[in-house]
Amino acid sequence: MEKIDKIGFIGGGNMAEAIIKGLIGGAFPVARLLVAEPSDERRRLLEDRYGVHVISDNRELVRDCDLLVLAVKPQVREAALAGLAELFTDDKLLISILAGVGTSELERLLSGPRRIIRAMPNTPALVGAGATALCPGRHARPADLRTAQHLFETTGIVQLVEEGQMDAVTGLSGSGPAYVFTIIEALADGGVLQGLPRHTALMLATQTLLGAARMVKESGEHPAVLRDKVCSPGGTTIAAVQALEEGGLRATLMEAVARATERSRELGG
Ligand SMILES: NC(=O)c1ccc[n+]([C@@H]2O[C@H](COP(=O)([O-])OP(=O)(O)OC[C@H]3O[C@@H](n4cnc5c(N)ncnc54)[C@H](O)[C@@H]3O)[C@@H](O)[C@H]2O)c1
Ligand code: PRO
Repeated sequence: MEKIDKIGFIGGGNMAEAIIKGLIGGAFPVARLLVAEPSDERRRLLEDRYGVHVISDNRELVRDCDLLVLAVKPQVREAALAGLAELFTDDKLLISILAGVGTSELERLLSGPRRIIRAMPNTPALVGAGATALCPGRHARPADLRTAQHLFETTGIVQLVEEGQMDAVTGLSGSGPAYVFTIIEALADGGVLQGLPRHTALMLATQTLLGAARMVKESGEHPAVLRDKVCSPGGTTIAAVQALEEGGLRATLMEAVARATERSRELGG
């Protein structure tokens, strides 16, 4: 990161915002960040909230920056990269966060070998609790992967994977926050159904998820071992676990990851 002068974001949407917030929180100078974003509303929001300079011209952005983060929807990749190929000279590194889109497709759109790192972050980056997987493209240098690692470590944890595993990462941690939000909401609904006030139920459900996740991470114990410690023989929890098994929670979550993985493959075309 020390060698990076300026980071430019092609697209200033939700995920770009989460990374920008992480970088600023990690003491990366906001004056060395630049965003190219076509929406006036998003431009204003990013400028007002983070003091980051936002422009509307992707070509100007690529000219100005040595590290570019491609953060548009996969479906608009062609339009977003149109006219940029000749600007991606050897001194530029591209980090793509696009779901499904492989580094060879990005090279095709940029008309040849380019230094590319593919990343799959997730929105908890906004609160410094992100999970990002990275893989290098064929022409990335070892230092490029380290640069990407440092960048995403400002937003949470980083795992290195093979490019062939990126769709599965998307299905698990990329899309995963949405599954967890649904689980939190459903648990809170369960509490409300049993008579708890809505706010109390939501607070208890959220902290239960957070606490259980921290226990898995900090104890290093298998989740099944930790679950067994909650299940008293003949007690309340094992009765609930029976309901979870009857409802197919485990199979449903595995199928959710499979569907998102498949959709990621489709988006890559
Ligand atoms: N949101 C997530 O949870 C998440 C997680 C991991 C990866 N991703 C990936 O991140 C990318 C962005 O997702 P998002 O949720 O931030 O989407 P988003 O719609 O919030 O952001 C995309 C932004 O790109 C802008 N844009 C559209 N056309 C453009 C162009 N030609 N040039 C420059 N900017 C343009 C849009 O105005 C928008 O602000 C996607 O490829 C997605 O697969 C998203
Ligand atoms: N959000 C993006 C999507 O839903 C990619 C991972 C998370 O396509």
